[in-house]
Amino acid sequence: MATAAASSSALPFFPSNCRSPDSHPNPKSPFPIPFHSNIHKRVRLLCCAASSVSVGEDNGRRSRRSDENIREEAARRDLASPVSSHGFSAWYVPFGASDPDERYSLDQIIYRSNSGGLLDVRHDFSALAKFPGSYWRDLFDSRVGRTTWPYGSGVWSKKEFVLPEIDADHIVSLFEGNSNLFWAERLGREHLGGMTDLWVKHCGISHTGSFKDLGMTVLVSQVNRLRSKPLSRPIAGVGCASTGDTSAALSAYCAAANIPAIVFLPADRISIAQLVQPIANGATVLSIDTDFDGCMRLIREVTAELPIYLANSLNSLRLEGQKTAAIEILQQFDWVVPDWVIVPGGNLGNIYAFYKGFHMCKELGLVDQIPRLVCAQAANANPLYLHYKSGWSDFKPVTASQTFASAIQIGDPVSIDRAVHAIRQTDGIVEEATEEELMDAMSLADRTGMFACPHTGVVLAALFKLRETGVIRTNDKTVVVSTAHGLKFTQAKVDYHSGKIEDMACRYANPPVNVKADFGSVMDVLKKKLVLKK
Ligand SMILES: Cc1ncc(COP(=O)(O)O)c(C=O)c1O
Ligand SMILES: N[C@@H](CCOP(=O)(O)O)C(=O)O
Repeated sequence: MATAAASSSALPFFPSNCRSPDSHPNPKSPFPIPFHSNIHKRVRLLCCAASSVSVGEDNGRRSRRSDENIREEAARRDLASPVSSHGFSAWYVPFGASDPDERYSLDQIIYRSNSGGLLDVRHDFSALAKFPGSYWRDLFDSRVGRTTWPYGSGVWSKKEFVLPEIDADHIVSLFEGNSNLFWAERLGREHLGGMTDLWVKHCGISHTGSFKDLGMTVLVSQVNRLRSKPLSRPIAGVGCASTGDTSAALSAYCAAANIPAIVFLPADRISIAQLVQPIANGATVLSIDTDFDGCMRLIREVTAELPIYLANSLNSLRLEGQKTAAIEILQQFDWVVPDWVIVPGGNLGNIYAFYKGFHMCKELGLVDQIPRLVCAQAANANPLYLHYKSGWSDFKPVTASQTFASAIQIGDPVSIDRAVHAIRQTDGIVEEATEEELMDAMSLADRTGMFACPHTGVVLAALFKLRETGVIRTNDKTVVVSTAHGLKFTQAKVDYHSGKIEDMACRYANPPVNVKADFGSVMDVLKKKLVLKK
């Protein structure tokens, strides 16, 4: 890890007038002020965050010029900022190539390498590593919980690690990210053998109800940059194939930026809540009589013919945004690294995004290790699991069968190579969950105060198995990644609680009780319930 070679005046974001009241400048330190104590550090961070983002100061409070909005304020600040002189940059390389000659600007419209393989976004680590890990930690922490454009977003608060070169003015953000990291106290204690350090990262409690917002803000921002002056690329719209969440996120971000969105959906295979999202946001919605893999093949053919930019995670830009969820978890734990992170897998971009976020933080000295990753799949759509079980011998796509975890009903994942890399590099594990296991796990979690989606059920079912076999231990710090909001999948819950799913015991079903509208009948029901509880 390179240490900070820069002088204090060269630090891009902490202005030199930013000092805690009783700090003494240290001539040897690369920082404007010494870190005497946590309190001083916090004072300094708050002060820096405010003064680095505004011109007018009023007793330490930020004030924006009355004639500008937050985007204009950011543009003015960008012009005055020395950040560009630090030369942070990123570009595409073929995925897996260690020192490639082949590289492409992010302003090129390209999804595959020369040999037809996946691409990856590579950052200039030597430029980023001129600043120590503590600098990046403090900078990212200083931006949390603000409305400063674009740092109010959990993604763009890490802009230098995401798309360092984009102008704040081109960013299309709905202040995504900064999602809750929920301590699953009762679930851990009562149902997972007394687990004390179990957490759920609620990526689905977000603007469009899934983690896809994190990647879509990056992709649509880059499209906005490409379509704007001076590049003025003739991109007519942005398109994706989807099992319901990518399409919702794409449609919302495109609507916010006034860019046409086109979504290919497998007919009758996504929830009503998901279907209505792109319709409401004004996207062109094609309901196609095939499965997700069929839609994916079609969108790839169409984007090769028409000037439609591809928004699926085959496009590695998406993963740059999604990886910030990993950085956010570290941040929320005060930069303590969890032992395990469990992620549901479908098209398999997200598991790699998590790996990438953790890996980047380790390489740049923000943390000194990375967690072990578990990818959990539905048994009805389990190509990665089968590949893992075969000892990573030849990968074979499968035809995915129907699953309640409908957003991961994918048999031929585009990011298979990325996922294998993520699992192997982290000494990771792949697990699977049957329909009954995932629905029971989801419903049990709901009984402890969550409202989980079936994909979170897949992850929780994997956790149950790994606890039973003792692979995950009682005190292991474990994060379950919840990828969508449960309200998108109410039909699955209604089916379960009606107890009418074929071949499923629905152990935790809790159907409503129909009662006559008289006091005696109501009392009878309540007394029975109370007696049963004794
Ligand atoms: C809710 C939900 N969870 C999990 C996934 C799986 O993510 P990935 O496709 O990146 O593996 C998806 C989409 O595929 C999803 O929509
Ligand atoms: N679950 C996804 C499937 C497509 O995945 P992507 O990450 O490649 O866009 C969806 O919601 O469409």
